[in-house]
Amino acid sequence: CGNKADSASGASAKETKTEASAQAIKHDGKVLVVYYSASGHTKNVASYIATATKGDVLELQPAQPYSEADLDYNNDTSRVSKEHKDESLRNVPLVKDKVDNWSSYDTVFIGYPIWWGIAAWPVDTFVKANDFTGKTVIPFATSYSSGLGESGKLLQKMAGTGNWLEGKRFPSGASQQDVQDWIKTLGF
Ligand SMILES: Cc1cc2nc3c(=O)[nH]c(=O)nc-3n(C[C@H](O)[C@H](O)[C@H](O)COP(=O)(O)O)c2cc1C
Repeated sequence: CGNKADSASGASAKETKTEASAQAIKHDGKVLVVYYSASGHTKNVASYIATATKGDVLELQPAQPYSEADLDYNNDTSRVSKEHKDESLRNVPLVKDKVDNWSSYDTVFIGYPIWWGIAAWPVDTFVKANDFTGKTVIPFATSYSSGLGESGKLLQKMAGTGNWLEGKRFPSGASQQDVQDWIKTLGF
């Protein structure tokens, strides 16, 4: 019985949050979907969001792209494993970390794969390089099984500006319908 009450109040708290999120978004404003994707899953979700919001898209590209060997997290000496072990190696320069007409965007979706429970660090470079003042920022991620965890909050800290919402994690193979359903809850 107690459990039932708990889950009921949990559901209503969630609804309240979604409403608050929807209210924080300027729905007649311009949307940018910026993302990093190592193997295409986050890219798919990003394109579904862009379609559903009529947003513009920017794909973040590391100046030195990650090869398949670089991404091998089972190998202790791979690039990602070394970067994971030593935070000072995670400053990944991007081909482009600035956006044309940045000031024109009201809402910025920021997408990434989850790496070891946090945002894949190529997005850190973008987040640190831009001023989010006056913008609503909505993180999204794909992962094998991990949730969004602290990833959004850590990025928010790095940015230091912007109105960051809770965001959403999708499974790697999320469908367009799943993504559309979420975008609808944000009032688009
Ligand atoms: C270096 C690395 C670390 C990962 N760490 C996690 C993790 O901690 N939890 C998880 O569920 N998936 C993890 N994954 C799986 C990816 O998050 C998942 O495959 C994601 O959808 C990949 O997105 P992408 O195709 O856009 O790169 C990891 C993948 C890589 C390459």
